[in-house]
Amino acid sequence: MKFGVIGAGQMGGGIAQVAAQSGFDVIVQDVQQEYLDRGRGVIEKSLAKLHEKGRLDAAPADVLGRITFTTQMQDFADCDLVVEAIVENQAVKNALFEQLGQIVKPSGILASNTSSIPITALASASGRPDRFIGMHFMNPVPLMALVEVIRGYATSDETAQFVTQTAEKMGKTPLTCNDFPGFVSNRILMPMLNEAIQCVMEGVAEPDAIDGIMKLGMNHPMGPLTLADFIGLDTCLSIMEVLHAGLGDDKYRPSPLLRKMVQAGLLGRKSGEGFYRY
Ligand SMILES: CC(=O)CC(=O)SCCNC(=O)CCNC(=O)[C@H](O)C(C)(C)COP(=O)(O)OP(=O)(O)OC[C@H]1O[C@@H](n2cnc3c(N)ncnc32)[C@H](O)[C@@H]1OP(=O)(O)O
Ligand SMILES: NC(=O)C1=CN([C@@H]2O[C@H](COP(=O)(O)OP(=O)(O)OC[C@H]3O[C@@H](n4cnc5c(N)ncnc54)[C@H](OP(=O)(O)O)[C@@H]3O)[C@@H](O)[C@H]2O)C=CC1
Repeated sequence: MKFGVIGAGQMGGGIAQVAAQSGFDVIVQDVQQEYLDRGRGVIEKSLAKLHEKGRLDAAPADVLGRITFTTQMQDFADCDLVVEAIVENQAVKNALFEQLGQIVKPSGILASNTSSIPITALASASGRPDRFIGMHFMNPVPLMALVEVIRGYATSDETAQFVTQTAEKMGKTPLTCNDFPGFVSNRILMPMLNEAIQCVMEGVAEPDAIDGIMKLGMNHPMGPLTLADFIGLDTCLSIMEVLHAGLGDDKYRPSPLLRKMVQAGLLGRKSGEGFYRY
């Protein structure tokens, strides 16, 4: 199978890596060579670590050899499946899918790794709503078991079955839901992270204490502020905005502190500073 990935950021790189580990021929596109080079470096490190820990039998170089890096969208023409993982912004994703729908062969399936943007809207933009679906991997992709499969209004049974089987071939556990704001994962996760940020703003406790309470008290692997930094505060804000607008309830209002930190360029791990410094 020829597997396309758009975006070589933390999610796109992880998806490409796991697809290549599963034996697929993978092609990754990003807007600039610099981002592709950075993405390739992250994949190389991850493969080396998995190999060293005995969690990857294949030689890392063989896996990497199955991935082609490009800046050209036209290279997706003969892909059987293309998964998009660019910035969490509906206008940017719509424009991309309008273009991609004209490039990929008619039988090709298009998927979005979006955290929250309506799959049905992106499907309409692509011009092939029956062959469009949400394929939502979790971060870090090489370590997390879940793929949330989101069916849009017109997603066909064949498309859902193909994507479910592909996720299984990638060693993941696919679980299906319908297209509502934030799906299941982020409708439940993100209000908790937002509430933790609200606790910082109101001075309920210091970040370390908030994270410690949730880690030690609830057995969460990461505290909510560490996790928000890990996901990216810009992505967290975009998700809260989709929940707020899409569900129309003020309980989803993004924390003003979250908004202010994004305005200040504090995006978490990827910018070097969020609730913690990296
Ligand atoms: C926003 C959305 O739309 C959806 C989302 O994705 S929400 C985010 C979902 N993800 C989570 O909630 C993650 C929560 N965190 C965790 O589950 C865990 O902290 C974790 C799985 C990330 C790490 O688990 P851990 O128990 O701390 O460590 P462990 O399982 O022992 O292994 C971690 C090892 O993997 C390595 N590792 C981390 N990322 C890696 C990667 N991408 N590739 C390879 N190795 C990696 C680490 O370097 C570490 O190696 P060392 O032991 O040598 O230091
Ligand atoms: N972070 C997370 O924990 C999770 C994120 N997601 C979703 O995955 C998607 C990507 O997130 P993430 O990987 O964290 O983001 P990153 O910011 O790490 O990566 C996004 C990548 O896409 C590139 N990009 C932006 N616009 C375009 C475009 N028009 N065409 C091609 N490439 C483009 C970016 O380049 P540039 O640097 O120039 O912007 C960047 O390299 C989002 O929809 C997000 O909601 C899903 C699950 C978990």
